[in-house]
Amino acid sequence: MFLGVIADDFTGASDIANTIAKGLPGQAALATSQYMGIPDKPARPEVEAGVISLKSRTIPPAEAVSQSLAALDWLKAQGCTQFVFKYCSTFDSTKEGNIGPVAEALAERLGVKGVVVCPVFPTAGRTLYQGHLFVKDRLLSESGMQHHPLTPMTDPDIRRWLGYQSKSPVGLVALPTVRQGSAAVRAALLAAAHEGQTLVVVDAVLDEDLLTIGTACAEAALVTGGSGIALGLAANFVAQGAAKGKSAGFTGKAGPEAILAGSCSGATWEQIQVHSKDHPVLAIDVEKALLGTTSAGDLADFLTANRGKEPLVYSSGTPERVVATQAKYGRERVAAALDELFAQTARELVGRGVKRLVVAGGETSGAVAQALDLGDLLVGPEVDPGVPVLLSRDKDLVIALKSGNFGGPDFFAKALRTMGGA
Ligand SMILES: Nc1ncnc2c1ncn2[C@@H]1O[C@H](COP(=O)(O)OP(=O)(O)O)[C@@H](O)[C@H]1O
Ligand SMILES: O=C(O)[C@@H](O)C(=O)COP(=O)(O)O
Repeated sequence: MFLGVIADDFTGASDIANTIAKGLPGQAALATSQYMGIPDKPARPEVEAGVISLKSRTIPPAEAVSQSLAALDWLKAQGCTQFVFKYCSTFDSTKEGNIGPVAEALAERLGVKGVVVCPVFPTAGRTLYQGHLFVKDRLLSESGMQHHPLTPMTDPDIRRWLGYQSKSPVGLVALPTVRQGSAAVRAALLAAAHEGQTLVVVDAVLDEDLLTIGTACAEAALVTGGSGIALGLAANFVAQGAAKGKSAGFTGKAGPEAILAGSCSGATWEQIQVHSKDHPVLAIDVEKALLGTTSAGDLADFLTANRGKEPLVYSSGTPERVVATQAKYGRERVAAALDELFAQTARELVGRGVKRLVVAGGETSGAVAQALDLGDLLVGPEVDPGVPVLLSRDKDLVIALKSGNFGGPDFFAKALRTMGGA
């Protein structure tokens, strides 16, 4: 294994695993495996890039740091020479962390400074200009992300936001430098390192900018960003003669299906409305779930009774409903109760023979995937940008972990079709 990725959530991990396993058309790719948590055994010998999924985005910063360092140790033991810290393309975090503390701890352990911070993912409309993050034509803080249930993003200035989370001053390499090419980026990062800046926000607007940054980082032990930051990395390993440049993949799998949605993001909300027009859909009564009067068994019964009809169960609510529920019961308590409900439902479903499972939401996917003990996952066909179908050979199951804001309006039906090999 050459390239090791530490992802702060499970959907984000599939997103970057997808990028590394596929690359841009005509670009290099690596044989990639996604792991649910830190594996307790060595990687398969054919794996060139390993992506460890943590659920560390919203846990206390010190815990996120220690889990990320443990992931680094495992990846180092597999032979990795370059490491990526993957976080959300909308920089999901609070003023306390966890992006700054984890990135600085990894940099310190690896003995590096002038580390790239680049959440950019142009295909999903995430671009960065003069350190300000945009989602399509809106600043991050006006994109809907200001209403996120756990990490409301109220400041689009990534240098300032990261500054709150970091011990050392945060630098900026602005777009005009990136457009001068990879040598200019490398020089700017070196200069930042000399000035004592551990983390450096780097602008990018197009995939070409990410390729430039990737080339500039050929020798960097650590880079950080959204999935786009990996676009140019595979080519470096091929140029060094270390990797073949192709990934394996698989085509799909038939079998009973279910969809679970815990994301409250705008895209997921629309996808639920679209799916509910011609499929059986059940809304979880969140208050009942908190009081324990809605059980995983109830949800699994609904999904089992509607097998073959692409049934969906969701907790997702409008921003007003989410705020009201959190005010009444507490943000952490609601999230923990729903995570547990989805995790138990998924276990129940797999026990009842489900073979195709779609999950929407990063935290929700983390809870489900951890509960299922899936082993390493092979990256298969892409449903929509950033969302691949994954195969668990241990559990003989295909699963898609959808980031809240990813996917077109008909994502759920499309995901099941793609999983089935269509
Ligand atoms: N109706 C609801 N009210 C309050 N919180 C909710 C509701 N539905 C889901 N949540 C919580 O909101 C969070 C959504 O986060 P996540 O699953 O990561 O989605 P996304 O990918 O959109 O960020 C989860 O912690 C989930 O438990
Ligand atoms: O980078 C991204 O946008 C995604 O890969 C991601 O991390 C999304 O997280 P969730 O929206 O919490 O699923």
